[in-house]
Amino acid sequence: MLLAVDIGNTRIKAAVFEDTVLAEKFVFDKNDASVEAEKIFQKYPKIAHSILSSVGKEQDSLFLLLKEKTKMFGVNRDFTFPFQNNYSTPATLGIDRMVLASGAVMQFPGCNRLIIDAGTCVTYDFVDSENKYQGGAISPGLRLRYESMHNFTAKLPLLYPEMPDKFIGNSTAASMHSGVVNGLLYELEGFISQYKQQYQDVTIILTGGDADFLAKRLKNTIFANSNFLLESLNFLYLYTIKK
Ligand SMILES: Nc1ncnc2c1ncn2[C@@H]1O[C@H](COP(=O)(O)OP(=O)(O)OP(=O)(O)O)[C@@H](O)[C@H]1O
Ligand SMILES: CC(C)(CO)[C@@H](O)C(=O)NCCC(=O)O
Ligand SMILES: [K+]
Repeated sequence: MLLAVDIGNTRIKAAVFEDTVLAEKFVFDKNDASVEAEKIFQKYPKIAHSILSSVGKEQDSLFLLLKEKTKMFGVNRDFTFPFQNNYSTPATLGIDRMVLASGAVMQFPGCNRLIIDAGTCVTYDFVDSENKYQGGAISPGLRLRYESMHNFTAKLPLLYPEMPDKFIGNSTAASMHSGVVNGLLYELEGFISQYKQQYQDVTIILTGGDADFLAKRLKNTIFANSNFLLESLNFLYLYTIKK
């Protein structure tokens, strides 16, 4: 059994895998990391291996625990990823984006892929059919948009994401929901259309904490899978590390 751990900018996501099957997924706060991980090991004593990727912030206690309990593999920049990296600043490319690109290459061979991760930030990553990683875009995530508007104005309240029923917001709340949610949906549709125009056949994968919420309203055909990063870690372990 494998424990895959994704340390994001806000939360930690972990999943227990038995070969290619995801047995259970866990989401927890960074402050509870080692306590929650201990619970996972109690529930699944057969976990012998782990794979971890982090957007950068250190999680020393979790790291030590994984090292103590499992044969741990930490994904870092020196790893031989299954794509050619054409980013002009590869040293600053997020590890999470590299894991997502790897997962897309392994799960969707031979096609152009656009991976969209709607998390703290929304990232767009494009890997062409020759497995060349080209780059993409980074924009503020859903929650970040609400929080920024509240934090950087005098009058705007802090709201939680709500699907607007109207396009024309007729109150402060309705205007903010329309601006944030419809705004992000237009952004997604706009990017997707542009990639499709340029590359015709593009497989689109939507993941991250807001994937399910956003997928409901997207017109384009996409694969929505909020576990895509964890599954990509499992694929990396199964097909590039284990063998
Ligand atoms: N308890 C929660 N805490 C934070 N975000 C939440 C929570 N529940 C739902 N979300 C939604 O999930 C989004 C964040 O996604 P996710 O959990 O993938 O981010 P993350 O942990 O920072 O990971 P990453 O850094 O990879 O984006 C937010 O925009 C928010 O709308
Ligand atoms: C963009 C985020 C914050 C998304 O999690 C992360 O991938 C990151 O810190 N990236 C570094 C910058 C870059 O990818 O070019
Ligand atoms: K993200």
